[in-house]
Amino acid sequence: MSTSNPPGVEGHLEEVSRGGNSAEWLPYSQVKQYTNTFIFRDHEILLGLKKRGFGTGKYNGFGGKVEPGESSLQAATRELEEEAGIRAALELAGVFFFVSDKEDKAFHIDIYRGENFTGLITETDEMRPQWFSFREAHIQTPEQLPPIPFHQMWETDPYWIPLLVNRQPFAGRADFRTQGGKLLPSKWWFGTVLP
Ligand SMILES: Nc1[nH]c(=O)nc2c1ncn2[C@H]1C[C@H](O)[C@@H](COP(=O)(O)OP(=O)(O)OP(=O)(O)O)O1
Repeated sequence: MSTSNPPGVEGHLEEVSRGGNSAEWLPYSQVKQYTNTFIFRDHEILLGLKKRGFGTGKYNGFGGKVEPGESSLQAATRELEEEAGIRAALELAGVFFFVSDKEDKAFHIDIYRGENFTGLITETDEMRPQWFSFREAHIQTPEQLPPIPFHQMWETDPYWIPLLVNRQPFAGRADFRTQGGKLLPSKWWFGTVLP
């Protein structure tokens, strides 16, 4: 068990994965509060293809900045409606701390999960929503939706999305550095929350 949380990550955590080619965590001078929300039904997860801004062309949850005067949960609820057109009761599922060498602010991202949404899932200027299956490969049926497109997501998402899917509270951090003109993960650590 590891007790050495990365800087910026709090809680009593048990290490699940770590890696990267960098020895040091990146420095940062301020922390911005963000949210990221994933909706579930049966063995399916709703992701959005980001159509503009940072991360264009990647699948992700729905979220963004916590605005002044808003709680994190209020921001998550608002962003879900703005980006996917739906409302749902949300619960905090984990925390993800993101740092890159492109800017000196770190992103503290509260990860939410929800089910039983209301409203019609709607494509917006920012996101194209799409359902994916996380059912085990051996019980896949021909009419089933495609699996979670990890090859088209942020590179370290495969370390924590399974924890989200399995309802294991988690926290972790990923640093990204510009390497050969591309922003690539340089160091990461993820853990589950111990009772
Ligand atoms: N699933 C994810 N995996 C990852 O590694 N980094 C992520 C991530 N989701 C978001 N990030 C990082 C990248 C990005 O710089 C930052 C904020 O992400 P967002 O896509 O929410 O930002 P936006 O610029 O769209 O915010 P708004 O303009 O407020 O909607 O957090």
